[in-house]
Amino acid sequence: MFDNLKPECRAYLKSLLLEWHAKMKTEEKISTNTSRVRIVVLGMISVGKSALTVRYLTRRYIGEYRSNTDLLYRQTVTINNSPVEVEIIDVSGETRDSSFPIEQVQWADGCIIVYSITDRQSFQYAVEALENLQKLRSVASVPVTLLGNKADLEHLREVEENEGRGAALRNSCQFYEVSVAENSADLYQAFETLLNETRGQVGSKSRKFSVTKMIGTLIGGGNSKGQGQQAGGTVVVCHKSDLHRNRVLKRRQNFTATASL
Ligand SMILES: Nc1nc2c(ncn2[C@@H]2O[C@H](COP(=O)(O)OP(=O)(O)OP(=O)(O)O)[C@@H](O)[C@H]2O)c(=O)[nH]1
Repeated sequence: MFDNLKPECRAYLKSLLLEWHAKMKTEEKISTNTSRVRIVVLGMISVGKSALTVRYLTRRYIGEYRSNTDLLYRQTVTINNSPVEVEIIDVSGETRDSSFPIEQVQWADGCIIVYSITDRQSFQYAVEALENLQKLRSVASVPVTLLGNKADLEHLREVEENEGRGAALRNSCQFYEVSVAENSADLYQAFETLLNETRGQVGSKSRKFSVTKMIGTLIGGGNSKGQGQQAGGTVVVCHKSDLHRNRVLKRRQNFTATASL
């Protein structure tokens, strides 16, 4: 078929094909060796969602972290000796236009609900979020973890540990009390347990396309404005409309999966 081409053109085509083949092989290797999970971190304003996410990904504590927009963090972490590409949406408490961020939750594979043990209102918000999730779980199973943060502020405690534990029990989810400021070991345990549980579920679903790549395309990927590196990972501003498109596609994906059963 290429017989009529000049030798130099043939050589050029061959080099292009070889390059393409090598690229495909690398991508195939990445996609088979690394699983991807998407986590949403929810909670009322100032309960420590950003501090928690940044602490887990970088092992650092950033005391003053003001952000009035949702942020999407993306980083590869190692769980049980295997790489997992984690995407975490830190839902800003400030810009939320409704009490429950449904788009973000439907986008996610797993959910962390945070409250502050020093703020009863934040606990009430967390309980309502758990109940909302429970309703959604009858449609799609999403692993959930409830986290009571700021355990170092014992003298300001408004929510007892057994109240948090009870709410978690009633809603069949994991529960931890942690202090992001004091670097509780339980904080890492909470993430890793959730990631393991979530990874198990994601692995059993068949994904026909990469949501990660889709988000990257929608928000400009690695070169987007407002993006910064975080200890080997990335963080980007995340607009709800980007997630909405994902949600629609995810629903279609679920529909295809159900239809093919
Ligand atoms: N004492 C103490 N303070 C904490 C802890 N975690 C977070 N904080 C503080 O709580 C404040 C709010 O933390 P953020 O991480 O910005 O809270 P957020 O939930 O992301 O807030 P929004 O993005 O505005 O919804 C900051 O001043 C943090 O330093 C903790 O474990 N202990």
